[in-house]
Amino acid sequence: MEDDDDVHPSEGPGTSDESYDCDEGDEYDDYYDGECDDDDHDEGYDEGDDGDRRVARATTPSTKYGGVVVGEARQHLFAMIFAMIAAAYAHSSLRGGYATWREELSRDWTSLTTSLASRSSSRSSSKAGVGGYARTPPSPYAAPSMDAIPVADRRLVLERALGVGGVDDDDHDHDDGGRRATTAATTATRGEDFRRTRGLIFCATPASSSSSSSSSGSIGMMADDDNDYHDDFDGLHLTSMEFVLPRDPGVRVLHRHYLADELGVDSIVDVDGATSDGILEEIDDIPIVDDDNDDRIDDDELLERIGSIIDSRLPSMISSSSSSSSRYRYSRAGRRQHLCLLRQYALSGRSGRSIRGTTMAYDRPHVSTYYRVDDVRPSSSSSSSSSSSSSSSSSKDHDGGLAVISGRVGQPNHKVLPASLSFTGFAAKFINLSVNDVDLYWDGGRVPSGPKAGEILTVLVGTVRSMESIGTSTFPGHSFHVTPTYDADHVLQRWTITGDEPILYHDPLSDMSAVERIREIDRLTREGKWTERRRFERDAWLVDRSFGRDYLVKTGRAWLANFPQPYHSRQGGEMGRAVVSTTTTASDRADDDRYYPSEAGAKARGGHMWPAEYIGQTHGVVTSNLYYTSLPEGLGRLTRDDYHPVVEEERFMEMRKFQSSGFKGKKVDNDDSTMKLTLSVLSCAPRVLEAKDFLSPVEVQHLIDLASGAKGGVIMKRSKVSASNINDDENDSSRKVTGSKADARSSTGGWIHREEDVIVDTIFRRIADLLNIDERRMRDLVQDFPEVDLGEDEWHPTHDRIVEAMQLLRYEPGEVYAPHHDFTYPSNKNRYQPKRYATVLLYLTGEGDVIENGVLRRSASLSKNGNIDARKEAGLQGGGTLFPRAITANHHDGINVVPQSGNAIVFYNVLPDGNMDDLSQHSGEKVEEGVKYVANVWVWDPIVN
Ligand SMILES: O=C(O)CCC(=O)C(=O)O
Ligand SMILES: [Fe+2]
Repeated sequence: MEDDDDVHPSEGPGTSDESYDCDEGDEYDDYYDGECDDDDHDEGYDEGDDGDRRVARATTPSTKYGGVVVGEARQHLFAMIFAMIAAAYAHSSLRGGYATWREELSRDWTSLTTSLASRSSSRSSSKAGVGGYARTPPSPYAAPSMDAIPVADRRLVLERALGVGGVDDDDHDHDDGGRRATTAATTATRGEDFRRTRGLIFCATPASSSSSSSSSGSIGMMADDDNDYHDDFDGLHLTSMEFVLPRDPGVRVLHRHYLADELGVDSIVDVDGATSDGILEEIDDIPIVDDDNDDRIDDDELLERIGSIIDSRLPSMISSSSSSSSRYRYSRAGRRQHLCLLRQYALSGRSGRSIRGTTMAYDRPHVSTYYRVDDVRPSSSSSSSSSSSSSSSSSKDHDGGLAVISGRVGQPNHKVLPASLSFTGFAAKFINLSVNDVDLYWDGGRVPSGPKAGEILTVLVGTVRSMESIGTSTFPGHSFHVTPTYDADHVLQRWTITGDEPILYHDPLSDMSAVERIREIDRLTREGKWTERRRFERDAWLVDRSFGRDYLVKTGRAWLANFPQPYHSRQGGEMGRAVVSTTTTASDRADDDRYYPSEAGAKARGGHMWPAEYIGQTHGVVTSNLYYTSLPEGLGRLTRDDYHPVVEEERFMEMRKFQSSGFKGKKVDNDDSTMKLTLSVLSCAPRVLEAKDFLSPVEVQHLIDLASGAKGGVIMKRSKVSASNINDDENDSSRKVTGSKADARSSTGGWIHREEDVIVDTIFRRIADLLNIDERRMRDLVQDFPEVDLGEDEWHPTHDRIVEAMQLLRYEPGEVYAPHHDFTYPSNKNRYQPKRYATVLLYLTGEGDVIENGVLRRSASLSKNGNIDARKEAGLQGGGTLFPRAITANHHDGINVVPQSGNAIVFYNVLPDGNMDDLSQHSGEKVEEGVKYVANVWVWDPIVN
């Protein structure tokens, strides 16, 4: 065996000064950064990579492992094997760390090669072909029938139906005298819902300034007075957070964000730079001293002058910077904040260099609050809470922990400490501040054995486009480097990862002095090689970096999202009402009131998030999407017409014949038309909740049949890592992590849309109920809009709807899914910052279960009637879903959810403040024996298109 030192090649340059330790002066200097570049990068900037290019890139490492003359297929196979090993290193959660893993690796070399060979051949026979992506297949056409509605009005109608509208609220000045077209109104409405600058306050509003000072920590002060949604943040542990940005580039970028929001355009780069910049210059020209009386202009006077500049400039800015003046929509609240921002800009020019603002950050509750006093049982009690059961290991994580906790509910007991975790991995984000695209490689160490033993593996993580980012899971000590995309041998920069610096910048000009940088950028600008657009894109990252520093200081967490960004949980603010069903004390659990009808008007518009205040907390859900207890004959795929409300109702009644509110004599409701589901909290940080018996045995078997090919339809392929392979958003290069790291995931998988199968459709509806979101948001919305060109087989999960197709996964013995995050990194240019915010994981096979001739036999039935020889048919062992970073008072290894057939878990990949939750990292642990089937459903927020 190699020793671990070999895993990390020598540390490269630029590892230490790229991240948080840059002072304001640096930021200011960075504003003028650029890079000499003859290519016109702005050409085709929005084109995005096409899939073919990515596929080609993903296979390029094969040349690195050449040397032996082999046929192309075999060469590719070698590449795959090495990439797999390397990626498995990179993402390995394996408890014993490298040493164990490498030991296993060399032991398993032969079987690995064999299994890859067979996979490779089966994959190459599939349509996607070698190197193809397991991207979600295009959706069958299915959406509410809107034929009768004029195309221009459809989106509006739909949004109104879905409750994302609100165009008629009177908080907005409609200065264009009614010229607003319907589509413009809709765009603006969507913009209002998802404006990136929402939640940013630069000046206290009149209403709030009287009640609290700027640093009081009160959420109330966050409200701008055209809404009062902040009440809904109660219980989300969001507290106000001040941030400080350098005057430049901060204000310019924020100014643009405001304008983009006001204009309803998708990105700050759509706001014409020249026109919006002029306003800052005019502000700079406001004299410090009044000409008439030599007095210093006071703030009010300054504000007034800025206001008149805005008033005189804005209409022309807007008409010149958007395609149609009908998009003009400048809200009073927006204008006020814009004014404040500009005022800060003007003041900072006189008195300092920073811009001060306020936003919200999630304050993670103390670990001692994760346990309820009234849950503490005498130690003789083996079951500690309602969520414990003999079949779920979650119980093991609860008991014991409770006993050590004392203190009042909601009052942190700081003597209780979080157990230190054995797992050290985390998410890292690489940001490319160069005007050139770069390729990011992981230096994977030496191959431990096999034909290439001793060779250093270099694994392409992906192409990081100029002014974009890429994310990956990593460990301290891992080494990465970037190269130009056209020359893999030219290392531009190398990093060795430490937990202190998870956000890494590739900035070619970071070594220059401030003066040099300014000169350089001036020169580039003069020569026309550096565009306004690039500058703003770069500045946007610098603003993000500034904010990220403050966020880190305030919260102790890395800022993995992009600032500014809309607070998605604002939509979850609806939860303020939904949460009535949550238990507060143990005795409340007996109270049926905690269940509420899912049809009740409190359906979140999106992004609802169940509280996870303490382990064992429960939330009740009532659903009318009952269990299937038998299957209808001849299930067809649904068509768009099947979603017409009348047809839908008919189908609903028809399906009732095959459904029940319980199974095997176990009724879960007295009412035959609804049934109850209970979500119980397994982990507070990250938020993981479990719903037992979410699926009936008939449904489980049906999904297994789909996954095993018994019913056709689902093509199972070797699984690929991460959403980046699925979400080929042309404008979102950040999602384009290539397939080369896919091999940390050795399961086989396939996709099924809800429209393809009536049972699956019902399961999606039930999932919507479980998440307290509107099922209609999970339908394909976009395909009703012919103006949206989806291309041949494009599939934009966040653009079409907030849910991806269901992903069915099958693991055989030895197969794993190494620790990873389900979230993805949206482009910094994406105004909506869509996120895969929730994961619903359905367990089809459970511990001890056997699949015999394709039929699931649950371990319970095995032991009851001994007619199956459990020794011949090894039941499922291992394969838990491990959250290795779950914070508890007493478990070093996080929380392991043991599969149990029919159960579901829900976990949130983002925090209530919209940042990614790094702690949501999880793995599919190694299957020791038997077969593990699971199904994933990923839910996004917000819907964008
Ligand atoms: O198999 C599991 O338990 C986890 C699967 C998973 O995390 C994923 O597919 O993203
Ligand atoms: Fe996952």
